[in-house]
Amino acid sequence: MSNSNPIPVVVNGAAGKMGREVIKAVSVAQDITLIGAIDTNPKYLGQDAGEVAGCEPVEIPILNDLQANLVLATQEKTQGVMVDFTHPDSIYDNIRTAIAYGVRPVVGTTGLSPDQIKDLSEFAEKASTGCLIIPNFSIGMALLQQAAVQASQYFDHVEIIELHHNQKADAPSGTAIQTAQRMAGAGKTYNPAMVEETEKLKGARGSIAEDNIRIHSVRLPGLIAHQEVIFGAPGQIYTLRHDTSDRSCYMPGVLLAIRKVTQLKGLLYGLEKIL
Ligand SMILES: NC(=O)C1=CN([C@@H]2O[C@H](COP(=O)(O)OP(=O)(O)OC[C@H]3O[C@@H](n4cnc5c(N)ncnc54)[C@H](OP(=O)(O)O)[C@@H]3O)[C@@H](O)[C@H]2O)C=CC1
Ligand SMILES: O=C(O)C1=N[C@H](C(=O)O)C[C@H](O)C1
Repeated sequence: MSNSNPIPVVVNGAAGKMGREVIKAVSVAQDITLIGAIDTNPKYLGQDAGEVAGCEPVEIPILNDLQANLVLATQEKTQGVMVDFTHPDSIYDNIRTAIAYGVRPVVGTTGLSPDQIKDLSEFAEKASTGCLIIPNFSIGMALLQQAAVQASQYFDHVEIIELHHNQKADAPSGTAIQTAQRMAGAGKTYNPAMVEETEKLKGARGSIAEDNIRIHSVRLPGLIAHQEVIFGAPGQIYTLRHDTSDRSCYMPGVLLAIRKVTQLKGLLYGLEKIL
């Protein structure tokens, strides 16, 4: 670890499933210091963020005031970072607000449209502020996507199945969309039709992402986050699968992103860009 000042971090969505994991991870990182915790859930307002996360008290109350926390982050010796795991409906505004304050966003919240990402990229560039948007912080998913990109050179037929807990607001998952984006642009349209298909029930064949890659979304209690990329060719099936069994799997990626974003002057999208 360096001797420089610790990186001040505010966590937005601090009382949520991911926010709690981030509070735990940040509270034991020597070079990162938690300075603020934000959440809109009235049940947790005023409570100690560490206690809500199930670790030692951190003497930071959870507040429903993003702007006050961003101001705090600007008053530190080192430029601050906002880690955001909130909701697809608020994420665009959260990122713009953080950048406007000169606070660097590390974003796990999914659901941004390509136009919104483009707009945020231009805004971050103009402001010369680092920003990382990472649909999946786990190393396993980064490796799965790398393998999928490699396999897509050899297979013309591929479908994605993503499976998540049933409290997830957005579908398909940000990870599945990014996986399709990474396999797209190879100069081909996947899944050329073999017969004329009829959907007897709407949605039976899933949604269609870039270059005709199909994505199917499953939502069930008992699941956390899982994804299969299934390639087919005559006489063979090649399946890539990633399973999450605990949300702690995202934390090495989140801590890496907090450290890397302080060195950036614009927006990067995807964990692979900082590995
Ligand atoms: N990039 C990655 O690796 C991962 C990304 N995610 C994504 O992160 C996001 C959050 O997931 P998860 O933690 O499971 O969700 P949760 O619903 O468990 O947590 C979100 C928390 O944020 C609160 N919240 C909602 N809106 C706001 C807002 N505008 N400002 C502040 N707080 C707000 C919620 O309050 P309330 O409950 O009252 O709504 C809740 O406490 C999702 O988009 C999910 O897809 C999840 C896992 C990994
Ligand atoms: O909501 C979740 O849980 C997850 N969301 C992200 C996504 O939409 O891809 C990442 C991971 O799949 C967990």
